[in-house]
Amino acid sequence: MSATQKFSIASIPADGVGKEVVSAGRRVLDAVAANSDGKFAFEWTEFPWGCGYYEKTGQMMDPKGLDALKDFDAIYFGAVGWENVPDHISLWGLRLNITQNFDQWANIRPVKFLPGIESPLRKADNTELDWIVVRENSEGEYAGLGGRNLSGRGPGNEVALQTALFTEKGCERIMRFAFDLARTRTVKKVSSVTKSNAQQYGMVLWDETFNRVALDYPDVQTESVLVDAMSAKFILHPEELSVVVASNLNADILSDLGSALAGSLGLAASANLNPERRFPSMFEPVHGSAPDIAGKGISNPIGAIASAALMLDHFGLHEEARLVEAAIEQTTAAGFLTRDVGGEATTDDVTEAIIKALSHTLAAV
Ligand SMILES: NC(=O)c1ccc[n+]([C@@H]2O[C@H](COP(=O)([O-])OP(=O)(O)OC[C@H]3O[C@@H](n4cnc5c(N)ncnc54)[C@H](O)[C@@H]3O)[C@@H](O)[C@H]2O)c1
Ligand SMILES: O=C(O)C[C@@H](O)C(=O)O
Ligand SMILES: [K+]
Ligand SMILES: [Mn+2]
Repeated sequence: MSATQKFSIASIPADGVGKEVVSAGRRVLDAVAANSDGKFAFEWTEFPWGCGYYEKTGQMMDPKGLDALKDFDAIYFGAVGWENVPDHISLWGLRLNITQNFDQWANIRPVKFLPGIESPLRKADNTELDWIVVRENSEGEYAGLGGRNLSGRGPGNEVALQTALFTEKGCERIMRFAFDLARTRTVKKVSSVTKSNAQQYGMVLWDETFNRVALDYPDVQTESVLVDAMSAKFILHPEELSVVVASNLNADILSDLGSALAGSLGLAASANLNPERRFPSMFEPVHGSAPDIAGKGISNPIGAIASAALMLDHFGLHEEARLVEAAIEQTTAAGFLTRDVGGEATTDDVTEAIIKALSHTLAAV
């Protein structure tokens, strides 16, 4: 037998339901490895960073944490944010610290409709819906440029600047990524999300870059849609979507809308990719720490487990990734549903059902 291929994974459950869903995803991945006949194994290292760590140390992660992470094959992330730390400190201290320093510039967020889960969209009952939001993940509205109280004026007269940064290179790489992704899909189409009617500098550069890159992909259909109209289109004409490329903030908003349309924020997966593979990529559910349901064992693990499937793809384990997705579908179709999607199952019930479905399909391979 050939040697076991080892994949090293850094897990960062962080806060709230992040802990519950990362533990669920780890169990699923360990089941995949256990059934691989010694072909591959996952070596996990867990990092205790997040708002609890901040409570003890005053930092969201170890100041040398990026160094500790840089040689892993991937990072598996839960969610960051708790009431003891202002959200902008926790987000910049952990998630954005990693995505930006590891140049994870492409964030893919599939919108998937699962059998047995009711969508608020009536259309979802009789139309095949399936699209992917491609989020520019390194600049735009998340450039982190700006400041407070610039004029030295006192209370009541404060001024804040929050400047978006759009570079031609940043726009071009995410657009090429979106077009390349569209070429792998049945419907070869890229919809660009813009706001260039109001944002006359950054978003005009975004549009011009989109139009220029599109010339290299004559086989891919294109459209450019203003973000306000796109939010309506998600609801009224989702069947026209395949790949949707958007700036950091626009895509953040649209991806929560997409998850909600599929039935719950707990369902959506994401991959923060450094396509050059100079740094590890990071896989996490789209949702946050969900303080309203954290600690009760009722969070939906599907977004995190589907993110683990994206990690398998990243490792080149495509067949296994498809099997995990099929196991998720079998489980929802069989009615194992957490409360957010209308059921009564716990996080553990759903995870176990997925592992059971997986062991049947893996045994059949
Ligand atoms: N990538 C991240 O780590 C990330 C993403 C979004 C929000 N946040 C942070 O999370 C905290 C809470 O933010 P929020 O309330 O706006 O968003 P949220 O995604 O945590 O929750 C929004 C709603 O969705 C529900 N929900 C989320 N995940 C679920 C799951 N797995 N199962 C069932 N229901 C689920 C929640 O119960 C809540 O009602 C904030 O601190 C925010 O900054 C972090
Ligand atoms: O926008 C962010 O970075 C935080 C969160 O809303 C996310 O979607 O990852
Ligand atoms: K998350
Ligand atoms: Mn978000």
